[in-house]
Amino acid sequence: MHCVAPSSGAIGFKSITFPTVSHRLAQPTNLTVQCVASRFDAAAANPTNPPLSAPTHTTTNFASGGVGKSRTDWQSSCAILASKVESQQQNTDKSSGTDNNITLVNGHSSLDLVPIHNLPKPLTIADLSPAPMHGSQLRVAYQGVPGAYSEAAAGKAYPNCEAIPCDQFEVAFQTVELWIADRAVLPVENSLGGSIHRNYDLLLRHRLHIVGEVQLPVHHCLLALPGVRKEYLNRVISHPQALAQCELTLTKLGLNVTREAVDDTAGAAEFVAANNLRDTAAIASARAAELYGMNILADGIQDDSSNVTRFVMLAREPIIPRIDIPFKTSIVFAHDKGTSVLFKVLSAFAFRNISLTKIESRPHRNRPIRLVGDENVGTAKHFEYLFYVDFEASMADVRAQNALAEVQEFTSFLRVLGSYPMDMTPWSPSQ
Ligand SMILES: O=C(O)C(=O)C[C@]1(C(=O)O)C=C[C@@H](O)C=C1
Repeated sequence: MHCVAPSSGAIGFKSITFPTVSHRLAQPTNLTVQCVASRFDAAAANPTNPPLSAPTHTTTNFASGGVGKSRTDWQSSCAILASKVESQQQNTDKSSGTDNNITLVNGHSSLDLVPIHNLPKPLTIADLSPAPMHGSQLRVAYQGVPGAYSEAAAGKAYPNCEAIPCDQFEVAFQTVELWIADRAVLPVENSLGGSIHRNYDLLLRHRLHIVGEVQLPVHHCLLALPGVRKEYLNRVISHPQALAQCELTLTKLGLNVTREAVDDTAGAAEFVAANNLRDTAAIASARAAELYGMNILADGIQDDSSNVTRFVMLAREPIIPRIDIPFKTSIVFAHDKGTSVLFKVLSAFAFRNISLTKIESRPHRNRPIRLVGDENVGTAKHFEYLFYVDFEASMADVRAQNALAEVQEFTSFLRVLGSYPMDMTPWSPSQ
C-alpha cells in the first residue's frame, strides 16, 4: 500500500497562442495564454511495482473482461508500421527509377527481401492515428487498483476501453504524456467531500487537455474479512475522500475506530485481504469486495444517497469544441495584483449570460506571498491564488471567446484547460 506522496516536479511557464475569433473586432485575434511546461520523469513510473507501472500489470478490459495488451504489443505495432513506411519508401524509389542504387544483400537486391505475394499495403489515414490505437482499444489510465471508483469512471467514459491502474495521479498523467495510455481519468470533486485539490495542482503542472467529464454516483460499502464482525474492528481505512463522505455514518454505526487514509478505496480492501487484518475494515465498492474476497458489513454508508464524484478525462490533444451539444470550458487564471481581479473576471461571464458551474482557488505556488509595504503601518502579507473556473459554454461559442479575450486583459496568467461536452446522462444516484 502506498501513501499519497507530496507532489514533485518543476514548474515552468511558457506562452502558447490560442486562435480565437473576436466578435467585437469582427476578425480573428489571438488569445495568448500561459501554458505550464511539464517535467517528464519516466523514472517516476517505477516498473517494479505493479500498481505503479502501467505497462506491466493487469489492465481491465471493459470490452471483453480480459487482460490487456502489453507495451511490447504496441511496440511491435510500431515496428510493423515502420516497416510499412520503409517498404512504401522502397516502392516509391522503384517507381521513380532509382533502383540502380539498390544495394545487394546476400546476392539479392534489398527489394527481393519482401516476397512478391506479400507486398505491404499502402498506409491509409487510419494508420496515422496515435500508436496505441493500432488494433487495440483506447487505453485509459486511472489512479488506484481494480475495483476503484476511478476504474468505474473510466468504464463509464469509454465503455470499451482497457483501463490501466496507476498508483499515483502523477503516474496517470505521465502514462498519457509518454503515450502508454491514450487518456487519463481523474477525480476532481465530490458532492460531499468537495474538491480534490491535488488534481487541480496537477492539471496546471502538466500539459494535458480536458476532453470530457463524467459524473459517477459513488456507493460505498464497509468491507471486512469473512467472519469479522463490527465489534472486532478498531480501524477503518480508505481514500481520504471516501472517509470524508462516510464520516457521519461511521459514527452512527457506533464504530469507535481510528480512520486511516490510503491511496484508494479498492487498494484499502486489497490491503486488508492481503494482510489478513481482522481488526480493520475498508470503505470501498461492492466490486472491490468481490475482487478481494471481502464481506460487506454495511451497504450504502455514504452520508448522502446522492453522493456523486465528478471526473475529467485528459488527453494529449484538445478536442474540437462544438456548439450543437452542451459544452463546458475550464480555465485557470491569476493576476499580479491579487484577488481584486476576481470581480472583473466574473463579470465578463455574467454580462454575457454565461453560467459558472465551479470556482476553486489554489495557492499560487510560484509566488505564494505578495508583500505590500506601508512605512507608517507595516507590511501586509497577502496570499496569492490561482483561480480555476468552469463555465457553461463552448470555446466555439463567440460569447466564450469574447469573455476570455476580456479576461485576458485583466489577468497576468490565463490558460484554457479544456472545452468539452457536459455529462448529460440521466440522474440515477442509487447504483
Ligand atoms: O479511491 C478510489 O476508488 C478512487 O477512485 C478515488 C476517489 C476520489 O479521489 O475521490 C474517487 C471517487 C470517490 O469519491 C472516492 C475516491
